[in-house]
Amino acid sequence: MIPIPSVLDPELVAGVRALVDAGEWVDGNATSGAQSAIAKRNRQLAEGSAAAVKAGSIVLDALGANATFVASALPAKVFPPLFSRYESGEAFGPHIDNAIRMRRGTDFRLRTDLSATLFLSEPDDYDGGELVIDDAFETRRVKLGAGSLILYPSSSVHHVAPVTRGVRVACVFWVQSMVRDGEARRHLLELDGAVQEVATRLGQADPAVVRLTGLYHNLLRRWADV
Ligand SMILES: O=C(O)CCC(=O)C(=O)O
Ligand SMILES: [Fe+2]
Repeated sequence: MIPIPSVLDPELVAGVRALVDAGEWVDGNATSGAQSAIAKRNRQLAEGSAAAVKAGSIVLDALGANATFVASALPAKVFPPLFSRYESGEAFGPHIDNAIRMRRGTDFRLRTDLSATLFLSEPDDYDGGELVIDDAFETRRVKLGAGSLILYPSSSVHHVAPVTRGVRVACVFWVQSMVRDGEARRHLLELDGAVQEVATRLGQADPAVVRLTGLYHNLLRRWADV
């Protein structure tokens, strides 16, 4: 589970909010499978609408430019971001996300390795609305500042707690990683961080740094599907 702060700066958050707030909101179950339709009570920006496409592309650009996102997710594909809105007691009960997401009317399909929530409301703007994620060892209640992102394994049970005051606007999306195995992805992220730290101290041209960088790429070559 990886929090990534300030994926969008305040100006971009304001830009995205202006777009989505003026958009067309529909029942969140428009895109749900049978099981999550029972659990899900929220509204969603109409998929494929001009506002959703425009705001989504701002988010996708920011993700592509975010070194932490790229290093930790090793994304192969990102599902076009959805925008959701919870207010007046709305919530999303416990569920595991569908393994495969498809876009209606296209041949786009993606295996969900990672799920992501990009918060678009400030925590003070609403009560409740935490994203609650059951990990193997603990339960985490996540509520981040506007513009910040949480990445978590799509295999985990999670829910959105009822919003009891104010409005929670968020952007959610899914990532198919080039490295399907979460453990392998964690090793690569750890190695990447360590190599960069050593490179800062010794310089990129240091022979040990060259070997370690090579090792990173050789492991990635072994584990990645593109
Ligand atoms: O809004 C969130 O934080 C998560 C929503 C969610 O779990 C989903 O759309 O599957
Ligand atoms: Fe979910």
